[in-house]
Amino acid sequence: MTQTLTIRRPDDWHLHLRDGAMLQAVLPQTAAHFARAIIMPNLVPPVVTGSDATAYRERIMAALPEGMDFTPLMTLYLTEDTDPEDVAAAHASGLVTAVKLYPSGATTNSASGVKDFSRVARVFEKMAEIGLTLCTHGEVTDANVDIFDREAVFIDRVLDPIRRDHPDLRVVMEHITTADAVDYVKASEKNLAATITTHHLVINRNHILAGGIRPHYYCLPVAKRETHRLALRAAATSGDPRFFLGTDSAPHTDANKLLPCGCAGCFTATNTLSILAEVFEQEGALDRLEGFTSLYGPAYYGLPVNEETITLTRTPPSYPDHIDTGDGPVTVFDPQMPLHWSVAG
Ligand SMILES: NC(=O)N[C@@H](CC(=O)O)C(=O)O
Ligand SMILES: [Zn+2]
Ligand SMILES: [Zn+2]
Repeated sequence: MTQTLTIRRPDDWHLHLRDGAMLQAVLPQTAAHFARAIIMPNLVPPVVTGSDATAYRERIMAALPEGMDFTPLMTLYLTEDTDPEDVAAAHASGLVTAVKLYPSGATTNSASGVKDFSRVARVFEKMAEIGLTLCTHGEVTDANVDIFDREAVFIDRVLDPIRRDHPDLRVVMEHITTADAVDYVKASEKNLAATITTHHLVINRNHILAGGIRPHYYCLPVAKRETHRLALRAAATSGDPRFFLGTDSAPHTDANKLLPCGCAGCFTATNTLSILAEVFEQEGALDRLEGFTSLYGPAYYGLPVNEETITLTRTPPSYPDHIDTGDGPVTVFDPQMPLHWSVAG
């Protein structure tokens, strides 16, 4: 039985670091294992302009503990008022790695997102021209569409039309949760990839609803039925470079999760690599873990892979069940299965 596994240092292609006391507390959890991460811009107010991203980047670097090495890859939050020239300048200066599309109302802090997609066509044109990636929260917000169908309907009604209108636009479907999304990515010839979270490889909708309601498993897009989880596991462990890791680690305090109307998000930064090693081992695909965590993301984004490595050892990991933040405790995602792999050192 394999006892150690050394892989190139991973990157996280979808991460929420928040701001202030929360940023201070969660950043070291990610920086302990990851070299880089795509930083989500859904702050209040959102990170919309190049100057917003510059300021946020500085706050992140100021929160990074001495001796830790971590590179935040910044994103801009797309609004109907986004200026294509501001986006182009932020890209040209090397400040931003992607632009993020939130359909208005789809998820946490998405009120400033897009309602009328025709109003952002000029931004898409510019992005296609300069080769800047669009990351999507892929759910429609139409109240008439069942929440479990919102990702599949987004592909048909929103994403596919955008990709037909802008065939050179590079897109990442983020945190995919359905077999429909897996199939859509596989059927595309170019300019499309998807991130998959740690938690969607582990939970299905029963975890949220069976035997009592469990807010810590509630995230968006909401976990779907088991067939979809299995499709995600197959895609993640297949070695297809169009699927790579974006944890979507999304910290909310327990006070904000455990409410009559609680926040969406699972906090997985602390134990993601132990969980992923378990999942890949269960699938007989430990040799493909490195591709998913460390190789395919940089390849899609046109960035170099990390030269440093990390070593996983077959030792049950120990980590706290929550982390303390200045805003209150944040519960670490519980995968409800024994874990056997730890990150060494
Ligand atoms: N995934 C989530 O459930 N929540 C994210 C937002 C998002 O990524 O959609 C958050 O910011 O809390
Ligand atoms: Zn999202
Ligand atoms: Zn997210």
